[in-house]
Amino acid sequence: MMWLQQVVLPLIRLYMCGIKVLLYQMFNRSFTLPVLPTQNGRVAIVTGGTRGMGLETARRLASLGMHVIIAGNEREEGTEAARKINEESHEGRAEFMFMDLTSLKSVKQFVQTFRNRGLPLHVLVNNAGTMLISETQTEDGFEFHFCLNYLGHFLLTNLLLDLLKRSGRQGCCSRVINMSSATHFSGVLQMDDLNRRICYSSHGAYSQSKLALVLFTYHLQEQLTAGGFPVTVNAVDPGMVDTALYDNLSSLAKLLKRPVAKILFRTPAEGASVTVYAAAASEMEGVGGCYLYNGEKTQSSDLSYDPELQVELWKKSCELVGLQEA
Ligand SMILES: NC(=O)c1ccc[n+]([C@@H]2O[C@H](COP(=O)([O-])OP(=O)(O)OC[C@H]3O[C@@H](n4cnc5c(N)ncnc54)[C@H](O)[C@@H]3O)[C@@H](O)[C@H]2O)c1
Repeated sequence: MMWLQQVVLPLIRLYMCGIKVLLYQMFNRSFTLPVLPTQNGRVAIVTGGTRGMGLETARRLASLGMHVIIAGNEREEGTEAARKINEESHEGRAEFMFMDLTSLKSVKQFVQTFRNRGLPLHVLVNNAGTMLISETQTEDGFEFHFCLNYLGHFLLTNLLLDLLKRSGRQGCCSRVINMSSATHFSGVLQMDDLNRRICYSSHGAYSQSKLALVLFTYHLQEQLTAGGFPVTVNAVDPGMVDTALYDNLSSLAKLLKRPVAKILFRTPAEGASVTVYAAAASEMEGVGGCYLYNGEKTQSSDLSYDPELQVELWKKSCELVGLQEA
């Protein structure tokens, strides 16, 4: 019975979400970015900016004049990504800095190195992620999806929050963008077993991590608004995008996915456009606490608006990463 509830149902729910998104993409084009203001002198960090949507986000932000730090755990890919962006972009620039989001120590080291440089921070894009990994624990003992997709970003954001607050001002807020997904609609937060030790499902673990990002987004925005800080936080949903994220599908699913992806999936540049919109559009100035899909503010799952769940997750996350609650 537990196996049915915690393994089979999450799988069915996740695939149902995928089908819904594909139907939408069949009849709707990807939204077109408006003209974006130049971002000269502004600094951004894009996690997982070495490939896929992260790379496209970094590329676009640099083309607007930003100094972009690509933060990731793949040195060669990251250095090459930065080199290519610098070759193309005459306005901004990109560089790679190492950070492994599955290691709390690595996240802390990254923040320390970044701080030592004395740079401001105007945009933080929490983009890195993975999907459908078989049961694996991180070096700190966390479930892999939970740590890489959510908890590592929770720690990173909190450690950079004072810098984001200082770098923003009223009328020109700093911005945090959390990369969620339609799969969060199928997500369930197992508060007493966030690491999914009792009954593991990679589908359930992925959806949980994406729901956690939305809950985190809303609660953080509430705190920032209450404190009057010039920082906004939004969650974005890129739709289904043809990237290496699907590399962990089973062989059969990969075979079926290939022709569908060719016709119905968005390109990485299209998928990244919602992130770039949240990071740089004038229309998004001072706007936070939204779930953005195809360039529009839309409703996220009912569960994601539950204030008690938001607080509970926040407290638990602080405990897990060893942060004092604000
Ligand atoms: N592709 C889609 O259809 C889709 C849909 C919804 C949401 N998303 C989300 O978009 C984000 C980007 O994914 P993508 O589709 O571009 O896939 P991708 O595999 O191309 O990119 C993932 C990025 O995360 C980085 N990364 C992986 N492990 C890391 C670690 N331990 N530390 C630091 N960085 C790490 C990778 O190096 C890579 O740069 C993910 O959060 C994903 O969940 C993707």
